[in-house]
Amino acid sequence: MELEFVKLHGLGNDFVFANDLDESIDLTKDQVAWLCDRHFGIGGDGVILVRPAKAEGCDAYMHYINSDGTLAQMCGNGVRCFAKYLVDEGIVEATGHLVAETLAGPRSIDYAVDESGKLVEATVMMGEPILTPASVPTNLSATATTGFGVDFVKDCAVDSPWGPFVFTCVSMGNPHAVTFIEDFSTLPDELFSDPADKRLETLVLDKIGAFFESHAAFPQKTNVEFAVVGPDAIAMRVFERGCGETLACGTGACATSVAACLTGRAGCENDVALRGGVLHIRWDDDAKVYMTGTATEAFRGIVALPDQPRR
Ligand SMILES: N[C@@H](CCC[C@H](N)C(=O)O)C(=O)O
Repeated sequence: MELEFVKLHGLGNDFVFANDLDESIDLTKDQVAWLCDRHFGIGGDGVILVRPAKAEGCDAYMHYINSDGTLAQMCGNGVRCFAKYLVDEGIVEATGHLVAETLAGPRSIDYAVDESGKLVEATVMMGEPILTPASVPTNLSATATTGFGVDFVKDCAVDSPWGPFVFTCVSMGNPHAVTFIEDFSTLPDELFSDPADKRLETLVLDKIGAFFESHAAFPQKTNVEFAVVGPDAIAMRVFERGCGETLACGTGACATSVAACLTGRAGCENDVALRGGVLHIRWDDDAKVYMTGTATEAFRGIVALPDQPRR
């Protein structure tokens, strides 16, 4: 089978896009893994199929698949790229506004185009953060109540082979566990690529991220954010559920900004600096979170998709 694709990224969080408006594409887990493989396939953190919207008022449905073949409810960088795909491919009229249907619900998007009419930047209404532990979901018990009366998991210690890490849990349609690290010197040497230089950039996320991603405290697994609040921005690295460390995570940036606000570490409007660039996140008075960032096309092509890919 031949698949016509466009590879798009939001701050280096990259996706293989295909037009599935006729709903004819049915990828196996192995085919998704092969498409996302950076050596044997195209390379990406996930695959996004553009399908017809079912919900009223939505322009198209974003079918998001992690590189390990699992579905996710929402993808923040992906949804900006989704808007770019719809606009640049002429699937919607470039009015500056569209609505994406996702498993987490409709997401309305305002966007700007360049002189050739291609989408360059978008602001996405990411919905209200979900904080009630059972809905995140997490088995951890609530340790605090928000100013608007919702019980949530605030700075709750979870044990690991490297000592306890303290998490605040937020769902942006998909689950996130955010840990703010104040003192890297207290963490064991084996967690750093250079133990003489302990900081966020030298933290090795693979083992620790995978440990918490699949921890029993998170029944649907979780995305794990490691963050440091600075004077101008929140620096954050992420280990994503279903794909490992990525250069950026839009829902993770939203969850981190919300967690920083809820725990009194920052205000409710923040720049979040990820490995791949900066996202601007605003938790507004209407209770919704707004995310602004770029969307970029890397390349496009046609690939012969093996029926039974071998890697
Ligand atoms: N990279 C994404 C999130 C993708 C889904 C995530 N891995 C999950 O399984 O929840 C983003 O930009 O939000």
